[in-house]
Amino acid sequence: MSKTAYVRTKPHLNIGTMGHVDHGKTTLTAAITKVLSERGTGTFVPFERIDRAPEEAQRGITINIAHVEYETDTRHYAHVDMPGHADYVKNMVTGAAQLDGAILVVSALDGIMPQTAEHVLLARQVGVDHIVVALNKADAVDDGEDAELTDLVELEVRDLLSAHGYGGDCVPVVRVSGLKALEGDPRWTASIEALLDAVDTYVPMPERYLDAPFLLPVENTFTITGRGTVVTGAVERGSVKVGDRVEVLGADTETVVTGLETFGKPMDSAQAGDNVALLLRGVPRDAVRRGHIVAAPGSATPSRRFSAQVYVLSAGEGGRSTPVTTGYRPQFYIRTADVVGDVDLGETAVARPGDTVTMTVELGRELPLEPGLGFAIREGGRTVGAGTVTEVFS
Ligand SMILES: Nc1nc2c(ncn2[C@@H]2O[C@H](COP(=O)(O)OP(=O)(O)OP(=O)(O)O)[C@@H](O)[C@H]2O)c(=O)[nH]1
Ligand SMILES: [Mg+2]
Repeated sequence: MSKTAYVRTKPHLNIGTMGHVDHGKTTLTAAITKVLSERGTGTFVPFERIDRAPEEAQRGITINIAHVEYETDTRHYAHVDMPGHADYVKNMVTGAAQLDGAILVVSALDGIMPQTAEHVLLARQVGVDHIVVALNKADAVDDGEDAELTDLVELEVRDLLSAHGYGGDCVPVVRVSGLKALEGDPRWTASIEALLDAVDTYVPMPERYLDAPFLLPVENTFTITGRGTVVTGAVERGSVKVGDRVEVLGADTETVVTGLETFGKPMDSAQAGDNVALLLRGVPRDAVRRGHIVAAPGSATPSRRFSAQVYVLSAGEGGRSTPVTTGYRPQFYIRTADVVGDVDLGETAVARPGDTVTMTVELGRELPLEPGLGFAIREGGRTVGAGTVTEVFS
Protein backbone atom coordinates (compact mmCIF):
# COMPACT_ATOMS: atom_id res chain seq x y z
CA MET A 1 0.00 0.00 0.00
CA SER A 2 1.45 3.35 -0.91
CA LYS A 3 1.49 6.06 1.73
CA THR A 4 -0.47 9.29 1.36
CA ALA A 5 1.74 12.17 0.30
CA TYR A 6 2.14 15.27 2.47
CA VAL A 7 -0.01 18.11 1.20
CA ARG A 8 1.07 21.60 2.19
CA THR A 9 -2.17 23.41 3.00
CA LYS A 10 -1.15 25.59 5.95
CA PRO A 11 2.00 27.41 7.03
CA HIS A 12 4.33 25.05 8.89
CA LEU A 13 6.10 25.90 12.17
CA ASN A 14 8.33 24.03 14.59
CA ILE A 15 7.48 24.31 18.26
CA GLY A 16 8.21 22.26 21.35
CA THR A 17 7.81 21.80 25.08
CA MET A 18 10.72 22.63 27.39
CA GLY A 19 11.15 23.17 31.13
CA HIS A 20 12.22 21.50 34.37
CA VAL A 21 11.89 17.76 34.95
CA ASP A 22 8.39 16.53 35.88
CA HIS A 23 6.66 19.85 35.26
CA GLY A 24 4.40 18.06 32.77
CA LYS A 25 5.81 18.56 29.24
CA THR A 26 5.06 15.09 27.96
CA THR A 27 1.58 15.03 29.55
CA LEU A 28 0.87 18.41 27.94
CA THR A 29 2.14 17.19 24.57
CA ALA A 30 -0.21 14.20 24.74
CA ALA A 31 -3.06 16.49 25.85
CA ILE A 32 -2.53 18.84 22.90
CA THR A 33 -2.74 15.94 20.45
CA LYS A 34 -5.88 14.67 22.20
CA VAL A 35 -7.66 18.02 22.08
CA LEU A 36 -6.75 18.50 18.41
CA SER A 37 -7.70 14.95 17.48
CA GLU A 38 -11.16 15.73 18.84
CA ARG A 39 -11.22 18.79 16.60
CA GLY A 40 -10.23 16.50 13.73
CA THR A 41 -6.91 18.18 12.91
CA GLY A 42 -4.49 15.78 14.59
CA THR A 43 -3.95 12.21 15.72
CA PHE A 44 -3.93 11.47 19.44
CA VAL A 45 -0.48 10.38 20.63
CA PRO A 46 -0.77 8.85 24.12
CA PHE A 47 1.86 9.59 26.80
CA GLU A 48 3.49 6.16 26.55
CA ARG A 49 4.01 6.59 22.80
CA ILE A 50 5.99 9.79 23.46
CA ASP A 51 8.13 8.44 26.33
CA ARG A 52 8.44 5.05 24.66
CA ALA A 53 11.99 3.87 25.45
CA PRO A 54 12.04 1.20 28.20
CA GLU A 55 14.33 3.36 30.36
CA GLU A 56 11.94 6.31 30.01
CA ALA A 57 8.97 4.19 31.11
CA GLN A 58 10.89 2.69 34.01
CA ARG A 59 12.28 5.97 35.36
CA GLY A 60 9.21 8.03 34.52
CA ILE A 61 11.24 10.72 32.76
CA THR A 62 11.83 11.80 29.18
CA ILE A 63 15.34 11.07 27.88
CA ASN A 64 15.11 11.33 24.08
CA ILE A 65 13.40 14.11 22.19
CA ALA A 66 10.18 12.97 20.52
CA HIS A 67 8.34 14.51 17.57
CA VAL A 68 4.60 14.72 17.03
CA GLU A 69 2.65 16.67 14.42
CA TYR A 70 -0.72 18.39 14.49
CA GLU A 71 -2.69 21.20 12.97
CA THR A 72 -4.64 24.07 14.40
CA ASP A 73 -7.16 25.96 12.25
CA THR A 74 -4.45 28.13 10.79
CA ARG A 75 -1.18 26.21 10.99
CA HIS A 76 0.61 22.88 10.71
CA TYR A 77 3.02 22.23 13.58
CA ALA A 78 5.86 19.82 14.22
CA HIS A 79 6.21 19.61 17.99
CA VAL A 80 9.33 18.40 19.80
CA ASP A 81 8.87 17.16 23.36
CA MET A 82 12.18 17.73 25.16
CA PRO A 83 13.57 16.17 28.34
CA GLY A 84 13.76 18.27 31.51
CA HIS A 85 16.18 16.15 33.55
CA ALA A 86 19.56 17.83 34.10
CA ASP A 87 21.41 14.81 32.67
CA TYR A 88 19.70 15.16 29.29
CA VAL A 89 20.10 18.88 28.61
CA LYS A 90 22.26 17.79 25.68
CA ASN A 91 19.21 16.29 23.99
CA MET A 92 17.16 19.35 24.87
CA VAL A 93 19.60 21.61 23.00
CA THR A 94 19.32 19.45 19.87
CA GLY A 95 15.54 19.78 20.02
CA ALA A 96 15.57 23.50 20.70
CA ALA A 97 17.93 24.16 17.78
CA GLN A 98 15.05 23.42 15.38
CA LEU A 99 12.35 25.56 16.97
CA ASP A 100 10.55 28.65 15.73
CA GLY A 101 8.88 29.03 19.12
CA ALA A 102 8.77 27.20 22.43
CA ILE A 103 6.18 26.35 25.06
CA LEU A 104 7.89 26.79 28.43
CA VAL A 105 6.15 24.44 30.86
CA VAL A 106 6.30 25.57 34.48
CA SER A 107 4.53 23.70 37.25
CA ALA A 108 2.36 26.14 39.19
CA LEU A 109 3.11 24.04 42.28
CA ASP A 110 6.89 24.34 42.05
CA GLY A 111 7.61 27.56 40.17
CA ILE A 112 10.96 28.25 38.53
CA MET A 113 13.47 25.45 39.02
CA PRO A 114 17.08 25.12 37.74
CA GLN A 115 16.28 23.68 34.30
CA THR A 116 13.45 26.20 33.81
CA ALA A 117 16.12 28.91 33.83
CA GLU A 118 18.74 26.86 31.97
CA HIS A 119 16.30 26.02 29.16
CA VAL A 120 15.32 29.67 28.73
CA LEU A 121 18.97 30.63 28.44
CA LEU A 122 19.70 27.81 25.98
CA ALA A 123 16.63 28.60 23.88
CA ARG A 124 17.81 32.19 23.56
CA GLN A 125 21.27 30.98 22.52
CA VAL A 126 20.12 28.58 19.83
CA GLY A 127 17.86 31.21 18.29
CA VAL A 128 14.36 30.59 19.65
CA ASP A 129 12.81 34.05 19.46
CA HIS A 130 9.37 33.45 20.97
CA ILE A 131 8.21 31.70 24.11
CA VAL A 132 4.68 31.02 25.36
CA VAL A 133 4.31 29.87 28.96
CA ALA A 134 2.11 26.97 30.05
CA LEU A 135 1.61 27.35 33.80
CA ASN A 136 0.80 23.68 34.26
CA LYS A 137 -0.78 21.65 37.06
CA ALA A 138 -3.21 24.52 37.61
CA ASP A 139 -5.73 21.86 38.66
CA ALA A 140 -3.62 21.13 41.75
CA VAL A 141 -3.65 24.67 43.11
CA ASP A 142 -7.04 25.51 44.50
CA ASP A 143 -8.78 28.72 43.67
CA GLY A 144 -8.46 30.22 47.17
CA GLU A 145 -5.17 31.06 48.85
CA ASP A 146 -3.05 29.12 46.37
CA ALA A 147 -4.20 31.39 43.58
CA GLU A 148 -1.94 34.08 45.01
CA LEU A 149 1.01 31.71 44.92
CA THR A 150 0.27 31.03 41.27
CA ASP A 151 0.25 34.77 40.62
CA LEU A 152 3.70 34.92 42.20
CA VAL A 153 4.97 32.08 40.03
CA GLU A 154 3.66 33.93 37.00
CA LEU A 155 5.53 37.10 38.03
CA GLU A 156 8.72 35.14 38.54
CA VAL A 157 8.46 33.54 35.12
CA ARG A 158 7.85 36.89 33.46
CA ASP A 159 10.95 38.29 35.22
CA LEU A 160 13.05 35.34 34.12
CA LEU A 161 11.94 35.80 30.51
CA SER A 162 12.62 39.54 30.61
CA ALA A 163 16.12 38.86 31.97
CA HIS A 164 16.80 36.82 28.84
CA GLY A 165 15.37 39.35 26.42
CA TYR A 166 11.99 37.71 25.84
CA GLY A 167 9.91 40.71 26.92
CA GLY A 168 8.27 38.91 29.82
CA ASP A 169 5.47 41.48 30.18
CA CYS A 170 4.06 40.61 26.77
CA VAL A 171 4.56 36.85 26.82
CA PRO A 172 1.27 34.92 27.04
CA VAL A 173 1.08 32.91 30.27
CA VAL A 174 -1.74 30.37 30.14
CA ARG A 175 -2.85 28.37 33.18
CA VAL A 176 -3.40 24.81 32.06
CA SER A 177 -3.72 21.26 33.24
CA GLY A 178 -2.30 18.73 30.83
CA LEU A 179 -3.38 15.91 33.09
CA LYS A 180 -7.04 16.96 33.44
CA ALA A 181 -7.26 17.81 29.75
CA LEU A 182 -6.04 14.29 28.94
CA GLU A 183 -8.83 12.98 31.17
CA GLY A 184 -11.31 15.01 29.12
CA ASP A 185 -12.33 17.55 31.79
CA PRO A 186 -13.96 20.38 29.76
CA ARG A 187 -12.60 23.19 31.94
CA TRP A 188 -9.09 22.02 31.21
CA THR A 189 -9.50 21.02 27.58
CA ALA A 190 -10.52 24.66 27.16
CA SER A 191 -7.21 25.65 28.77
CA ILE A 192 -5.33 23.71 26.09
CA GLU A 193 -7.38 25.44 23.37
CA ALA A 194 -6.39 28.78 24.94
CA LEU A 195 -2.73 27.76 24.97
CA LEU A 196 -2.86 26.77 21.29
CA ASP A 197 -4.55 30.06 20.41
CA ALA A 198 -1.73 31.87 22.20
CA VAL A 199 0.86 29.92 20.19
CA ASP A 200 -1.01 30.58 16.93
CA THR A 201 -1.19 34.30 17.52
CA TYR A 202 1.98 35.07 19.51
CA VAL A 203 4.61 33.03 17.62
CA PRO A 204 5.00 34.68 14.23
CA MET A 205 5.74 32.81 11.05
CA PRO A 206 9.54 33.18 10.80
CA GLU A 207 11.28 34.32 7.67
CA ARG A 208 12.27 31.22 5.67
CA TYR A 209 15.35 31.44 3.50
CA LEU A 210 13.86 29.44 0.64
CA ASP A 211 16.22 30.70 -2.07
CA ALA A 212 19.41 29.98 -0.12
CA PRO A 213 21.37 26.77 -0.78
CA PHE A 214 19.97 23.75 1.05
CA LEU A 215 21.23 23.12 4.61
CA LEU A 216 19.98 20.66 7.24
CA PRO A 217 21.66 20.03 10.62
CA VAL A 218 21.32 16.30 11.35
CA GLU A 219 19.30 15.53 14.47
CA ASN A 220 19.19 11.75 14.21
CA THR A 221 19.98 8.83 11.92
CA PHE A 222 18.52 5.39 11.37
CA THR A 223 18.55 2.56 8.85
CA ILE A 224 15.72 1.21 6.74
CA THR A 225 16.78 -2.34 6.00
CA GLY A 226 17.44 -2.83 2.31
CA ARG A 227 17.02 0.86 1.49
CA GLY A 228 19.79 2.73 3.26
CA THR A 229 20.50 5.39 5.83
CA VAL A 230 17.98 8.03 6.83
CA VAL A 231 18.88 11.34 8.45
CA THR A 232 16.30 13.52 10.19
CA GLY A 233 16.16 17.17 11.16
CA ALA A 234 14.61 20.52 10.35
CA VAL A 235 15.67 22.19 7.08
CA GLU A 236 17.49 25.38 8.13
CA ARG A 237 17.43 26.96 4.69
CA GLY A 238 16.81 26.33 1.01
CA SER A 239 14.97 23.34 -0.37
CA VAL A 240 15.70 19.80 -1.50
CA LYS A 241 14.04 17.31 -3.89
CA VAL A 242 14.33 13.60 -4.46
CA GLY A 243 17.25 13.12 -6.87
CA ASP A 244 19.24 16.13 -5.63
CA ARG A 245 22.95 15.72 -4.91
CA VAL A 246 23.97 16.71 -1.39
CA GLU A 247 27.15 16.59 0.65
CA VAL A 248 27.37 15.46 4.26
CA LEU A 249 29.78 17.70 6.15
CA GLY A 250 31.32 15.73 8.96
CA ALA A 251 31.06 12.47 7.04
CA ASP A 252 32.96 14.04 4.11
CA THR A 253 30.86 12.36 1.50
CA GLU A 254 28.64 13.36 -1.41
CA THR A 255 25.51 11.43 -2.27
CA VAL A 256 21.98 11.60 -3.71
CA VAL A 257 18.67 12.02 -1.87
CA THR A 258 16.60 8.99 -2.84
CA GLY A 259 13.60 9.57 -0.59
CA LEU A 260 11.96 12.35 1.37
CA GLU A 261 9.29 12.16 4.09
CA THR A 262 7.72 14.24 6.81
CA PHE A 263 6.04 12.35 9.67
CA GLY A 264 5.88 9.22 7.52
CA LYS A 265 4.30 11.02 4.55
CA PRO A 266 6.31 11.15 1.32
CA MET A 267 7.03 14.54 -0.19
CA ASP A 268 8.60 15.55 -3.53
CA SER A 269 10.36 18.55 -2.15
CA ALA A 270 11.13 19.86 1.32
CA GLN A 271 11.82 23.47 2.20
CA ALA A 272 13.24 25.62 4.97
CA GLY A 273 11.37 24.94 8.21
CA ASP A 274 10.18 21.44 7.28
CA ASN A 275 10.93 18.64 9.70
CA VAL A 276 12.03 15.83 7.42
CA ALA A 277 13.64 12.45 6.95
CA LEU A 278 16.06 12.15 4.00
CA LEU A 279 17.01 8.77 2.59
CA LEU A 280 20.62 8.95 1.39
CA ARG A 281 22.05 6.62 -1.26
CA GLY A 282 24.98 4.41 -0.29
CA VAL A 283 25.91 6.12 2.97
CA PRO A 284 26.73 3.64 5.76
CA ARG A 285 24.78 4.47 8.91
CA ASP A 286 27.84 4.79 11.12
CA ALA A 287 29.32 7.40 8.75
CA VAL A 288 26.74 10.05 9.57
CA ARG A 289 25.53 11.22 12.95
CA ARG A 290 23.91 13.99 14.97
CA GLY A 291 25.72 17.28 14.44
CA HIS A 292 26.70 16.60 10.83
CA ILE A 293 25.30 18.93 8.18
CA VAL A 294 23.63 17.90 4.92
CA ALA A 295 24.00 20.70 2.36
CA ALA A 296 23.95 21.54 -1.33
CA PRO A 297 27.42 20.52 -2.60
CA GLY A 298 30.01 23.27 -2.18
CA SER A 299 27.56 25.70 -0.58
CA ALA A 300 28.80 25.56 3.02
CA THR A 301 32.42 26.10 3.97
CA PRO A 302 33.35 24.44 7.23
CA SER A 303 35.87 26.08 9.53
CA ARG A 304 37.47 25.41 12.85
CA ARG A 305 38.36 28.87 14.17
CA PHE A 306 36.12 31.75 15.11
CA SER A 307 35.93 34.65 17.48
CA ALA A 308 32.92 35.16 19.69
CA GLN A 309 31.32 37.29 22.33
CA VAL A 310 30.68 35.02 25.32
CA TYR A 311 28.83 35.46 28.59
CA VAL A 312 30.30 33.28 31.34
CA LEU A 313 27.46 32.21 33.65
CA SER A 314 27.74 33.07 37.32
CA ALA A 315 27.64 30.36 39.99
CA GLY A 316 24.13 31.54 40.90
CA GLU A 317 23.02 30.78 37.34
CA GLY A 318 24.38 27.24 37.59
CA GLY A 319 27.73 28.18 36.04
CA ARG A 320 31.30 27.94 37.30
CA SER A 321 32.55 29.36 40.56
CA THR A 322 36.11 29.80 39.27
CA PRO A 323 37.40 31.87 36.32
CA VAL A 324 38.15 30.59 32.83
CA THR A 325 41.61 31.08 31.35
CA THR A 326 43.29 30.51 27.98
CA GLY A 327 43.65 26.79 27.38
CA TYR A 328 40.17 25.99 28.76
CA ARG A 329 38.59 23.13 26.69
CA PRO A 330 34.82 22.86 27.15
CA GLN A 331 32.17 21.51 24.73
CA PHE A 332 30.57 23.89 22.24
CA TYR A 333 26.93 23.28 21.32
CA ILE A 334 26.39 24.68 17.83
CA ARG A 335 23.15 23.82 15.98
CA THR A 336 22.76 20.07 16.63
CA ALA A 337 26.51 19.49 17.11
CA ASP A 338 28.57 19.34 20.25
CA VAL A 339 32.27 19.71 19.66
CA VAL A 340 35.22 20.29 21.96
CA GLY A 341 36.98 23.63 21.55
CA ASP A 342 40.14 25.35 22.79
CA VAL A 343 39.55 28.79 24.24
CA ASP A 344 42.03 31.63 23.74
CA LEU A 345 41.21 34.77 25.71
CA GLY A 346 44.03 36.84 24.19
CA GLU A 347 44.93 39.85 26.25
CA THR A 348 41.90 39.54 28.53
CA ALA A 349 43.52 36.36 29.85
CA VAL A 350 40.89 35.68 32.53
CA ALA A 351 37.11 35.51 32.35
CA ARG A 352 35.29 35.48 35.68
CA PRO A 353 31.82 34.04 36.18
CA GLY A 354 29.41 36.85 35.33
CA ASP A 355 31.79 38.47 32.75
CA THR A 356 31.13 39.01 29.06
CA VAL A 357 34.34 38.52 27.07
CA THR A 358 35.69 38.17 23.57
CA MET A 359 37.40 34.87 22.82
CA THR A 360 38.89 32.95 19.95
CA VAL A 361 37.89 29.31 19.72
CA GLU A 362 39.54 26.46 17.86
CA LEU A 363 37.09 23.59 17.45
CA GLY A 364 38.08 19.94 17.49
CA ARG A 365 36.44 19.52 14.09
CA GLU A 366 35.23 21.76 11.29
CA LEU A 367 31.66 23.07 11.15
CA PRO A 368 29.92 25.55 8.86
CA LEU A 369 29.91 28.77 10.91
CA GLU A 370 28.69 32.29 10.33
CA PRO A 371 28.60 35.55 12.25
CA GLY A 372 25.48 35.77 14.39
CA LEU A 373 25.28 32.02 15.03
CA GLY A 374 24.50 31.39 18.70
CA PHE A 375 25.96 28.60 20.78
CA ALA A 376 26.14 27.29 24.33
CA ILE A 377 29.21 26.17 26.25
CA ARG A 378 28.92 23.21 28.61
CA GLU A 379 31.31 21.40 30.88
CA GLY A 380 30.80 18.34 33.06
CA GLY A 381 27.04 18.28 32.51
CA ARG A 382 26.26 21.94 33.16
CA THR A 383 25.92 25.05 31.06
CA VAL A 384 28.75 27.48 31.78
CA GLY A 385 28.54 29.99 28.96
CA ALA A 386 26.47 31.44 26.14
CA GLY A 387 27.94 33.03 23.05
CA THR A 388 27.53 34.41 19.55
CA VAL A 389 29.97 34.00 16.66
CA THR A 390 31.38 37.39 15.60
CA GLU A 391 33.98 36.41 12.98
CA VAL A 392 34.96 33.19 11.22
CA PHE A 393 38.57 32.46 10.23
CA SER A 394 39.41 30.15 7.36
N1 LIG B 1 -1.84 17.46 38.90
C1 LIG B 1 -1.22 17.46 37.74
N2 LIG B 1 -0.21 16.61 37.53
C2 LIG B 1 0.37 16.62 36.30
C3 LIG B 1 -0.04 17.50 35.29
N3 LIG B 1 0.73 17.29 34.20
C4 LIG B 1 1.60 16.32 34.53
N4 LIG B 1 1.38 15.89 35.80
C5 LIG B 1 2.11 14.83 36.51
O1 LIG B 1 3.46 15.21 36.66
C6 LIG B 1 4.32 14.09 36.48
C7 LIG B 1 5.34 14.38 35.40
O2 LIG B 1 4.69 14.51 34.15
P1 LIG B 1 5.48 14.42 32.77
O3 LIG B 1 4.53 14.83 31.71
O4 LIG B 1 6.18 13.12 32.62
O5 LIG B 1 6.58 15.55 33.02
P2 LIG B 1 7.76 16.00 32.02
O6 LIG B 1 7.89 17.48 32.17
O7 LIG B 1 7.51 15.50 30.65
O8 LIG B 1 9.03 15.28 32.67
P3 LIG B 1 10.48 15.10 31.93
O9 LIG B 1 10.23 14.95 30.48
O10 LIG B 1 11.09 13.88 32.51
O11 LIG B 1 11.25 16.33 32.24
C8 LIG B 1 3.42 12.92 36.16
O12 LIG B 1 3.18 12.19 37.34
C9 LIG B 1 2.16 13.59 35.66
O13 LIG B 1 1.01 12.80 35.82
C10 LIG B 1 -1.12 18.39 35.56
O14 LIG B 1 -1.55 19.19 34.73
N5 LIG B 1 -1.66 18.32 36.79
MG1 LIG C 1 8.72 14.42 29.45
